[in-house]
Amino acid sequence: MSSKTVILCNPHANQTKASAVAARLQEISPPSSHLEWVFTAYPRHAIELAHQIATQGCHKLIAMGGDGTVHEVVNGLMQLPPEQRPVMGIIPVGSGNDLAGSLSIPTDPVEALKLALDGTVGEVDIARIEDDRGHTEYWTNTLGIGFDAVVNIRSRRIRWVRGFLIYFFSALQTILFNHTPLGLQAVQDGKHWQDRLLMLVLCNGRREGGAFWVAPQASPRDGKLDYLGIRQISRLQMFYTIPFVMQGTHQRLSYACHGRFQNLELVSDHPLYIHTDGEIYAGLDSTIRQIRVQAIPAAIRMNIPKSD
Ligand SMILES: Nc1ncnc2c1ncn2[C@@H]1O[C@H](COP(=O)(O)OP(=O)(O)OP(=O)(O)O)[C@@H](O)[C@H]1O
Repeated sequence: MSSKTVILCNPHANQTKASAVAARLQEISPPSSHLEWVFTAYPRHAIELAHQIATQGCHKLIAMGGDGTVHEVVNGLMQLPPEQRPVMGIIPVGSGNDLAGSLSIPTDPVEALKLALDGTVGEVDIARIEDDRGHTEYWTNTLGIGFDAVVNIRSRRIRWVRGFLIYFFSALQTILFNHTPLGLQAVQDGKHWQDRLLMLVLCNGRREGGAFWVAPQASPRDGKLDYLGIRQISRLQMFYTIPFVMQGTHQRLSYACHGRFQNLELVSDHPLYIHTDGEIYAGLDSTIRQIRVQAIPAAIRMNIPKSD
């Protein structure tokens, strides 16, 4: 068994701020025969690199970046049989870092590095999506459909403002131009339901976008996925709803629906726009109408704080 630890860093995370953090960490933990630094060079590169590093033999693989980086590393590792997957660590240096937050991984990079090197190993669930194109992908934090996904897609085109204003303008555009409920037929762990939803978020973690507590009751270690659905409401009500989702108090809204599952099949009367962990899975040109989502309990071993 290799004793090598690799830190796989996305220097582009958090608008390239991750790069300076990596330089600081490299000073306090210089490369040795046991610790290696590898940097991504382009989007989705971490999938290839994680697969390659684990195939060559590595005891621990630390994902340094945001939720997108964790997503890519997990997709690389899931191509290998469980016994070949190294223990993972996370140094959360992205803008949202939502899975790391749900796992109580410290936000301070030095503390996170210490935990990734020496913390307790725990098993963490992930999830898988399969669609009617025969395409599959693993995800770790949230999968958003409808409003949630369109806001994400639109936010990438907004260049004239920064920070939370990007979300604000993107949500505004989505409410104005994409206020289309999806007629969904679902099979949730063998039980059938149907509904008209403006948004559906499937959750392994509790939070997304750094600020939206979509499933405060969820846990990435309970073997299940949670969901939040928002039924057909007016545009004005949609604005009213956003602060509730930010505070995780949306349970009290009559048009919010929730549940927990291991397997979910969905058929939609409209194309599905989907993000997985904040990465676009199906954009505005999507033709996907059918997906199957499955929780994969304890798929990844990870260094996490003892109490979690
Ligand atoms: N070297 C690179 N150059 C450009 N983009 C990259 C590079 N490496 C990775 N990426 C892309 O950067 C994007 C953002 O990464 P990541 O999600 O880790 O950071 P973030 O968006 O700041 O954080 P969060 O997802 O937690 O909000 C991902 O889509 C990833 O594919």
